[in-house]
Amino acid sequence: MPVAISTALPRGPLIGALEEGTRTCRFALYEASTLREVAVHCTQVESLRPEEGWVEQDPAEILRAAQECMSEAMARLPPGLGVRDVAAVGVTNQRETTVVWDRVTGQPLHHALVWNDIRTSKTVDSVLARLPGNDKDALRDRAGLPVSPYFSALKLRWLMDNVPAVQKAIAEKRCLFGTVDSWLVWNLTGGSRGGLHITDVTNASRTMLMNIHTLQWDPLLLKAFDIPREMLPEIRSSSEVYGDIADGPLHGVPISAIMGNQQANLVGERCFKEGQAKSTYRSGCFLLYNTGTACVHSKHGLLSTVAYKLGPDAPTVYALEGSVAVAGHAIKWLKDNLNLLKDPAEAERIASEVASTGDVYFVPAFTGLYAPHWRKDARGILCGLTQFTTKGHIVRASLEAVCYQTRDILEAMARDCGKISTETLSELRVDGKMAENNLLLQLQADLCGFSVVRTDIHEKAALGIAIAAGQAKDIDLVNINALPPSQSQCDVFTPSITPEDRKARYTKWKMALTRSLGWAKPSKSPSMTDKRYHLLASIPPSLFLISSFAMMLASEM
Ligand SMILES: Nc1ncnc2c1ncn2[C@@H]1O[C@H](COP(=O)(O)OP(=O)(O)O)[C@@H](O)[C@H]1O
Ligand SMILES: O=P(O)(O)OC[C@H](O)CO
Repeated sequence: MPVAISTALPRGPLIGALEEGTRTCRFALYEASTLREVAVHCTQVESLRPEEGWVEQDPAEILRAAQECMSEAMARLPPGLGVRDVAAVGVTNQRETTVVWDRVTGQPLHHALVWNDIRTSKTVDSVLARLPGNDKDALRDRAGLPVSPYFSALKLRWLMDNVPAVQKAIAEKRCLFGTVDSWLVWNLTGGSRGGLHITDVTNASRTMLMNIHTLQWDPLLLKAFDIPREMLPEIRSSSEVYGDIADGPLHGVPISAIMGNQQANLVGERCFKEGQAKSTYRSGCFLLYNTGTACVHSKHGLLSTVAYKLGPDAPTVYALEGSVAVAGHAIKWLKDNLNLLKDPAEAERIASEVASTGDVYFVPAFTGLYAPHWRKDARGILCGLTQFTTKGHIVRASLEAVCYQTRDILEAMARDCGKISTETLSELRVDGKMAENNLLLQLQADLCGFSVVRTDIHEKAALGIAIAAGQAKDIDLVNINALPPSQSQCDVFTPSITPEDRKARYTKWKMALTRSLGWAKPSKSPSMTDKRYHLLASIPPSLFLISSFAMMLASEM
């Protein structure tokens, strides 16, 4: 059905959405009654790569970008609208990225370690050495996550082990830790002059320090990583009035929602029902499947994560997530490192010049493999090359790699839930910049065997956080059970290859994937320097959890 796009002059009240992503920061203002975007400003945030596998950002630069976006978007409001019309602001952010700062000076103690930074490989080995059977899934029951460089606890541990300024600030009880939401909200609500040190359940669920069931920092997880409780933020729901913005163009406006960007995207895509799934194609690819109020513990390599908790007394809704580290980033790599493309948008035309990949398979495991494999020893491979291989084949194989990685996740979800399968899932909703590539979405439909629905290339994280902020108690501008109609059009891609062809190609992908494993050598020496940590490390792995429990119980008596 065609969607009626409102052309009426925008009116207050408005809801602001601060969206701090890995590459870009945006601030958008929405008309509360229609959820129509009325003003926006976007800027880029630079990532620094000081060494192979290291990815950092300057927290001061992240804050500056956020402030620029808020000022510029406010300046772009249509005449007659101003700060008095902005009823609330929500904050959504790249997840897992780890910031440490000094509560007294307000200064960062190190650059932020970005979610796809893999310097913590040795830290992972040290932690694994202390878990029963070196099992990366030993903490899953509590955290919902495998031990991996991806999560904040490992990054924080690395900072504590390797950065003297962090060690000193901890000793002096001045060190605060947070994911990017905490860093921004602390600063926006006053910083060292009384800023709120908080996070929400979705972001906390990505730290590997929160108990996925109690939604509190977990004493055993804190002990496993030897992290002091006092440096952690308070965990709050995803939608409630936390406090007011302390200065700047939005001075006095309440902040009433915080969510990780993929969870906010799930809300923006209106995946409120159990069984609904969305996939976002950007540098990485993130597929979230709403499992309702049940926290499904994956036995097949997926993450159990909090999808949302839209109020302190609202039910906790969970999701199973499959995170792929390299999706659109592979196309950027073809452009920047191999000069095969001038622009990512060329990928579609060049890949369309050939009818198939010519049996070429590309596994872009540049930083290891995330879900569902969790193999930090994997590295990228390109296989099946012949003298007839052209750049069209390689570009097409890069697009297919995104589709196969998505299928790997869907297969794992089917095994975990029993409720979806590539046969029973009727459609997958997709968004993100890379989803503008029609060939990619056709290949996705072909290689998974079900319809792919592109709601909009524009991600819905900002819209999702605006919905969460608008529905908070005491804001009461948005009813999630009666949202205004979506303004976006849909494109549907349906499978066009035979099941036999699909099966044969997926089998070949799995062969290629197997060949990418075990390439990077496991590290030998643990990097941790902390004395207490070494003490814990001396506990035999099989005794570690038991003795930790005993220590916990003793300390609670
Ligand atoms: N039309 C396209 N076809 C294939 N890949 C694309 C296309 N447009 C963008 N990409 C890739 O998708 C990624 C997503 O872009 P963007 O959302 O701007 O990045 P990020 O996730 O870094 O914020 C980029 O890495 C880019 O290489
Ligand atoms: O900023 P994005 O879109 O790359 O999202 C990053 C994810 O939140 C990492 O888990």
